[in-house]
Amino acid sequence: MLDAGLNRPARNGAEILRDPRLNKISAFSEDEREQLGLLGLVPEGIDSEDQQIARVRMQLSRKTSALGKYIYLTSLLDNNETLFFRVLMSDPAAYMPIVYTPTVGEACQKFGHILRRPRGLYLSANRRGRIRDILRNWPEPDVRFIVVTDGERILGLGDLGANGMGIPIGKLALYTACAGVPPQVTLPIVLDVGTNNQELLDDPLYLGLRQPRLRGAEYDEMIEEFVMAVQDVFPRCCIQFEDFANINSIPILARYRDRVCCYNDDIQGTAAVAVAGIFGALRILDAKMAEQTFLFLGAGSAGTGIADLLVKTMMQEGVSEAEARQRCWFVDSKGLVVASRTELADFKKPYAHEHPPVPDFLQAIEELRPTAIIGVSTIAKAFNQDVIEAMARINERPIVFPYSNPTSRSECTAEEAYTWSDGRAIFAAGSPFAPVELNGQTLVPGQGNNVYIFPAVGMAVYATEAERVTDEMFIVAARAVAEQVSAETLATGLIYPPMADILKSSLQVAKRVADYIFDVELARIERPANVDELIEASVYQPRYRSLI
Ligand SMILES: O=C([O-])CC(=O)C(=O)O
Ligand SMILES: [Mg+2]
Repeated sequence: MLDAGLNRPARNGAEILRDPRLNKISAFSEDEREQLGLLGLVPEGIDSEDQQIARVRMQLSRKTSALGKYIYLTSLLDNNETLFFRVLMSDPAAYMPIVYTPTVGEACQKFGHILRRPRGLYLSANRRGRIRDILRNWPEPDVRFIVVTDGERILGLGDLGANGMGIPIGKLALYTACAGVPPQVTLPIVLDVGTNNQELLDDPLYLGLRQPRLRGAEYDEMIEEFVMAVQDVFPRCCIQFEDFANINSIPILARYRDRVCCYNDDIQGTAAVAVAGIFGALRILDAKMAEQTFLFLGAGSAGTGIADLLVKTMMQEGVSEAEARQRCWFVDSKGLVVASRTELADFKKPYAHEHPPVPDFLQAIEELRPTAIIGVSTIAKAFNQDVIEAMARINERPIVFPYSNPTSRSECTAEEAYTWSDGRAIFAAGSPFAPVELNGQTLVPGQGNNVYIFPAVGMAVYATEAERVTDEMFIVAARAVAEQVSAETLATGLIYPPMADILKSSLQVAKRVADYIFDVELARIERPANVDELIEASVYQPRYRSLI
């Protein structure tokens, strides 16, 4: 006998209770109780799903700290996956800040302390040469999405070593909650290559390898072994690289993007959400992309990834590449990125324009008069009062995007941006901020977070079995996100779809991206008569199924 629909040997009642994919806690029917050997193992009362959600909400409301709520919801995921996703999908705007940014950042910092039950796969440098075999330890046979990190740049919090596992877990929960990718096809992975974070190395509860980070050829060989092992063991799998440091994220993406199905969410996902935000802002301004001047604070892979996608978008609108690049400027720790600087990394060079040196961000604003500032620096409060006031003096409606995560690393808060600009800033941040009341008006800040992009692109890649993930798919996604924003929403200052509607808007985006994947013949399945129906039919429903 097989478990209903799951293609696994049937289990007895006690085993079912311990399997998060089958467990219904108090919602097993009378017949299931009788036939599966559950009698007596659960209380007499039979809950409806709504009653179970009410109980979860009540228990959650008793937790006073964000981390306590994170631990509670993670335990629920480990105990009853269906109920976890029902809860999450019932009110994404309320629960995402707990399972994702910003709380997931704190959870990663304390991951070794709060561990209950391990989740995902830990591939350590000690196990090199055996990665294929370890992937085979994963119980699900058809993994279609891996989110992998080596923990070196977790959000804006830096090197958290193996504690970075919280990020792949959180991202994959959102693939399911925000775009309906079935949880059984997802696999979170941490490549534990050591850590250079002394605090973790000194922490007796840290669970990763206690050695400095693997570098150079040994590191590259481990990445190669991992990527190739995934091709062997899970041939239809897409790999999402997440929260690697710049020194590795850029070369890894360059090495693999044309060889296997993969992408880097911090580079390409963040870029697409920024482009979507700019499209939204341009609707408010009634202006063109190529008329803007973008000034970035921070010149890492997220920043140049955004600029690269802005350039491609402007080129689609008929602007030359050279002109488009000239619209994007960067300030890093050494001041304005200009042609005369000799120490620049290759990926910054396309944006090193002819200009005298400028030592800091504020002076760069005065000299370049940007229409938009985009923060990818992880420096909290870098968009200070002088910066915002200068932007508000230069522009009627300045675009202000502090994109660094989590909230503790945001370049400014929503309240600061609105207050210092008299409510004129068009604002979006990487982490969530509450609406702000100013001069009798309610201003609604957007969350310019790649969560608007990666679940939707993921759903499209999953449903079409795409062979590759391209930049053009991200531009299609960005345009589709921007189109989801209604005129009434824009009027409140919000340039992204409301978070409460994320499932609906992600599915629209997924449909558009899937269409594009078929158009460019990157799908590994036949184009169906109706692509929208293909997406709808692929969506995971967090509902209990009969187990008998
Ligand atoms: O996880 C997030 O909130 C967005 C992201 O990828 C990052 O900041 O690294
Ligand atoms: Mg990230």
